[in-house]
Amino acid sequence: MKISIINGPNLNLVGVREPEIYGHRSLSEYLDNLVGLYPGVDFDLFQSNHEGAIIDEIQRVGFDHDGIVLNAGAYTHYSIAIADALRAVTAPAIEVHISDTQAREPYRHVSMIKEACVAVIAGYGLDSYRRAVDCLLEMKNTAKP
Ligand SMILES: O=C1C[C@@](O)(C(=O)O)C[C@@H](O)[C@@H]1O
Repeated sequence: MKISIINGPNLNLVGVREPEIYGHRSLSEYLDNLVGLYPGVDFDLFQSNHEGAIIDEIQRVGFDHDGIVLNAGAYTHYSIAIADALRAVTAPAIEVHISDTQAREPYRHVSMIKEACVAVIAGYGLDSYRRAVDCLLEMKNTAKP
């Protein structure tokens, strides 16, 4: 089982950035701990502040991995190109957010990528990532042979 966790712009600053929204724990520290909880899963962790680099990564892993956990950050709200990349590949993707985007500014209520994803998990803090991994594992276990 191979899962790719892809993070978009400014997520490298979680822990420092707006802690009242995103918390005080660094995302890289959280994810390093998360991967240790799933010894049977082969994880790829990727973060970029650049749209094209995120698309390149989706294309790189998207035909080979069993699932993608994607927090596209602000690109979520306007990147048709990332949505198209998700539609182009075969791996199912889960859209993830640390904050509850539906409870924030109206421009964050829009997701260009949600229709290219099998699920959206938002508002559970960093635990949104674990829930997304569990969701992919459950989907894999219940998939028809
Ligand atoms: O950068 C981010 C982080 C975010 O994706 C989240 O994880 O809550 C929500 C986005 O609206 C925002 O631009």
